[in-house]
Amino acid sequence: MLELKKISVAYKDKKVLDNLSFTAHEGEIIGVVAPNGTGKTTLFNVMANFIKPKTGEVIYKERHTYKSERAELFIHKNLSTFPDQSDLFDELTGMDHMKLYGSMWKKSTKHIQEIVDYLQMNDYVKRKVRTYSLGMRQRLCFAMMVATDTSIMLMDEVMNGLDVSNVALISKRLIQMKEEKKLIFVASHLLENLDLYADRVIFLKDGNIIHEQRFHGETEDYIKLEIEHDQYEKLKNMLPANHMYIANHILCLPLKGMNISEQTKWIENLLDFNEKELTIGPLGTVEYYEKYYLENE
Ligand SMILES: Nc1ncnc2c1ncn2[C@@H]1O[C@H](COP(=O)(O)OP(=O)(O)OP(=O)(O)O)[C@@H](O)[C@H]1O
Repeated sequence: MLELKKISVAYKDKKVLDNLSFTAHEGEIIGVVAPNGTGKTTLFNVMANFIKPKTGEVIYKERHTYKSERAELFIHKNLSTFPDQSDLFDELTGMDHMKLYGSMWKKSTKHIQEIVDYLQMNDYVKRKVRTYSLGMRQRLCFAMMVATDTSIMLMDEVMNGLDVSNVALISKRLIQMKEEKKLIFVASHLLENLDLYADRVIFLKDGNIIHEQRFHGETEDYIKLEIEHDQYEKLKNMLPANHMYIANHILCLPLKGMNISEQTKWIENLLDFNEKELTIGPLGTVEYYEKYYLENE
């Protein structure tokens, strides 16, 4: 549905995206993860054509690109971006904002009350935005995106400043929107939250995608154990060569390639060595994040 082809962006001589290619499909939620200042927002700005890349192109539905104004208009009818809290108008109500977004993209406002009910905004949606707390503004920004009902949604830091119950509410709505075949990109620092709804998470480093984590289909399972660095030093020569020791605290042994008796042997040995909790399963977004960004600290 949306293809990024060999995208490069540089600010002066600082390369932010370097020949990045990626294809995303309808009905997917794609998490975009990286430390501050890596290029997540830049990537979204390229997808929305707010920044023209130095090289490469964005292709919507296999043939529409940002090369002509007509094509840009067509893509923009189908793509919306998460509003910044600073874009909100203090003297308008939440309902005014939602109606504005609904009429601009969907050409209708009939669907808006359902969104207000779902996001539990009835108490304040008719008040002026200047009276809203940060969390209320953030919920409104999400509600405005839902009101657009576009087939592609770019959500930069959608969960910022929200409490646990609102994160849960919005996560549930994201899953519902994915079932409606929308393609949603979510850049987030709430890593565990992404594991709840993302189909894939991409990790950006040095201008490109350093890793893509998939949550469906075949996942690789690991024996995972918290272990101190000095314990690891004692053990490491006995461990299989393909083990990982992530960010100086998690030891991961891939189960792939081990038969049941080898798996049992490793589980027993590691439990003998360290009685802290041992788990078996795929690596989560937090573990990959630590592997790629905290390993050398
Ligand atoms: N207009 C600009 N001019 C110069 N440098 C810029 C500009 N916009 C972004 N940058 C730089 O590009 C890099 C990537 O910025 P970007 O905002 O895309 O990162 P990010 O991953 O979204 O960060 P955050 O998590 O803090 O939002 C940063 O080093 C930033 O300073």
